[in-house]
Amino acid sequence: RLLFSSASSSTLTHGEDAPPAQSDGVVDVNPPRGTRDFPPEDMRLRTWLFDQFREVSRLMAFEEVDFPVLESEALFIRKAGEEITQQLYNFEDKGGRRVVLRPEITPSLARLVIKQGKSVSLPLKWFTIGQCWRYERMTRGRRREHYQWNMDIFGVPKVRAEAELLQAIVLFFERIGITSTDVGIRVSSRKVLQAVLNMYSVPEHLFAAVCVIVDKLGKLSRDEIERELISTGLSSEAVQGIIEVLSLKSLSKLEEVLGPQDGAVADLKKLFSFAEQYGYADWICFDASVVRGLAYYTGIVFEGFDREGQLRAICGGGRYDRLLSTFGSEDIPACGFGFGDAVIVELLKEKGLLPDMSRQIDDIVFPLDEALEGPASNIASSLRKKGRAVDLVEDKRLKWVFKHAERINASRLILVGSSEWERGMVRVKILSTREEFEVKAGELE
Ligand SMILES: OCc1cccc(Br)n1
Repeated sequence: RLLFSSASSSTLTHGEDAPPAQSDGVVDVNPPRGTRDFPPEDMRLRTWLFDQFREVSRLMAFEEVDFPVLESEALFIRKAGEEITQQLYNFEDKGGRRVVLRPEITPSLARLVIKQGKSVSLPLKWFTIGQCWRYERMTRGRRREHYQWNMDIFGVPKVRAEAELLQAIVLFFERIGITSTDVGIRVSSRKVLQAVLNMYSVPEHLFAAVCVIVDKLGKLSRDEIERELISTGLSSEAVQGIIEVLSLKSLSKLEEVLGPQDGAVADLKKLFSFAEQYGYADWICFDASVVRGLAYYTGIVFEGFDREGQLRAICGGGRYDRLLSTFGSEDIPACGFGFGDAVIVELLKEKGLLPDMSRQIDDIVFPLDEALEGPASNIASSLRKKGRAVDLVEDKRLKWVFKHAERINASRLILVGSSEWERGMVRVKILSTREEFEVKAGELE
């Protein structure tokens, strides 16, 4: 009796022991809208990707941390009009608490730093890989969840932190075969925008909202951006001044506009000189239009992009020196980035850089008849205790076993047959060379 359907709707028989029925008595086996399952092959790719994230975090001497996916809604209530806070996957739990499936991880990191308080010594370098959520009307059919690698440094006020984070990103790209001809990292500072707003005496409280609007440059039309800026209360002179400065792509031009004493200019010059020393200068470029869309950035911001311009931002981050005070705590200078699991896979596919994701097993152990299932268990167990990955197969025809061995790329096939077993032996087949020989069962390595 078929109890499930992967089709979105079909009427099938269902019995008394059926799972809780949906409308037509059938459980939809697809995952909830906007979410993904990870069957083995997809999970192998994800595990490979996360292993690269972890290895770079280790090389950079970051410590792993983790948080609940469920957070208090209060952590994400911000008034700057960000897309991320307008698409909160939020609800009220059975205790009447307002909670969310987190849309990002930085606020959780900040919460833990505050909670740890004096018991942690600065600087802190923490990383995590976690699922993030948004509730977007499926009109655009975009996903509602993704996994994000987050690397954050707390307690380093100077651009050393940004330089370290950029090295982490470049190390990651290089590890997976992406080069600086495939990808670049646009770098700027929100202090550029701050300087322009000061020139036009735009009140400080509009800063975050202006950043969120300006981040849409390239996604919305220039007219749309100007309209949104005007409606925020900016004068048309201020709007023109913003658009003019943010179109700069040369640091020396920026210095001409803002002067050599300007904080943004000094930070960026320092960062670009560090880049030469780290050896990743050809990966980064100054682009004043980079502001990133999160309200809390206060300084250097950056985003990885594919130079062919076909994909959305690959990763992004920046400095957020005043996030902790929005949670009522003393501020600690901080800087971090998020790196999603989706765009990078699209890029790897495009560049033909997806790694081989086929299975690999050391040994298949196969009893040639039922009476030998006991000895086969003993052999599989002792091999596993020696660190061999063993697939114990039974109730199959030998022909199937050979096919299976090929399918899962087994190195050896260990056949437990009665004539050999009577002499305390088993037959070993090396699948790469077709070599075949007998071995004392107790001496199998
Ligand atoms: O990057 C924005 C975002 C946040 C949560 C989930 C997804 Br999918 N995307």
